[in-house]
Amino acid sequence: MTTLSDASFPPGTVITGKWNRSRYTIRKLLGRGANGVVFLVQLGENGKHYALKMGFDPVDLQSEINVLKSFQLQRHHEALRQSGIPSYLKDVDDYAVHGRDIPFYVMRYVRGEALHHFIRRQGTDWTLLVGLRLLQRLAQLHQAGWVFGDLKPQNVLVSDYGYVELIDYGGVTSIGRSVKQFTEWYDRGFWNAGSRTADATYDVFAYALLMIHILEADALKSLAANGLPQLRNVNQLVMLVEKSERLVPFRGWIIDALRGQFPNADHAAKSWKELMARPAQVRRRSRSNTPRWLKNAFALSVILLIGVLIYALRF
Ligand SMILES: Nc1ncnc2c1ncn2[C@@H]1O[C@H](COP(=O)(O)OP(=O)(O)OP(=O)(O)O)[C@@H](O)[C@H]1O
Repeated sequence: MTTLSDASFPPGTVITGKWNRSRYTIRKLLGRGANGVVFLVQLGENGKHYALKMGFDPVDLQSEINVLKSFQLQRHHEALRQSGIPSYLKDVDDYAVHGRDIPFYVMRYVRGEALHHFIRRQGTDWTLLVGLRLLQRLAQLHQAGWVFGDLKPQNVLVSDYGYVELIDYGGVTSIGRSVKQFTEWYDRGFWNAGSRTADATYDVFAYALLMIHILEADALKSLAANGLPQLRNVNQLVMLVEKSERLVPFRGWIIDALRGQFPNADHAAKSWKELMARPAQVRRRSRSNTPRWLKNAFALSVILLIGVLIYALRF
């Protein structure tokens, strides 16, 4: 029997929904995660682009769909409307292939690259602006009564101008319930820093870990890997932050977030904005964005200029 993990869907494959009969043509694979496979598709042959997710486990996929449907019911909520989430889900259906039904849903296609790739490519100067936009996205969710839960760089897509969109709503939990999907590094429970009950500080903690990951990946990796799980604690993270040169501009903010000092992402965003008043420190530590060809051209013109000067002085 064909399962989703071994079925192949080359570009051009047409997925026809068993119930709604909509047709989607696969253009390319966008990504593969623990819960499913996501393809870039076009409605019909040449229609609008969407992202289509097929789930490995129908129950997990259904819980993501339920969250997205709840957003749609809350479409009147100002914060959600601004975030664009209510228009995220387009279609839900099954794909019948080789005698088996594979559940899928179709969502808005978000252009952009994962947060850590974006910062690596564009330089850490962008951390402040992109970070602020991410906190604002989280604040919109919190205002509508939800916690994102599974915050990690792969679930944050950033477009060329630094616009931020959250993807993968599999971990979204209503405030007060238990966070059901998370990733160890960013999880408050993993660091013995608090419960897994969904409250806004859970996301702010994950955001702080995300920043540590982006700017101090190796130190975080070794801290997470070493020592007994029951001995992990916030003080270890605080020490890492205090020792880090790269985290200097964010130091006070991150320590406050780790210690749960911001009641929600809105407060956290306001405090983050204050960091933006001193961006020069960050810039000094960031990688240069000047393209290599421009640097080479500059070096070549300096050499030529020196050559011309020497020539002119000799005659
Ligand atoms: N709406 C979208 N627009 C563009 N790309 C997307 C979209 N949704 C998902 N992707 C891409 O597909 C990848 C996998 O999607 P997703 O994170 O939903 O799968 P998952 O199985 O839940 O993953 P994980 O194991 O991280 O929980 C993402 O990392 C992203 O690159």
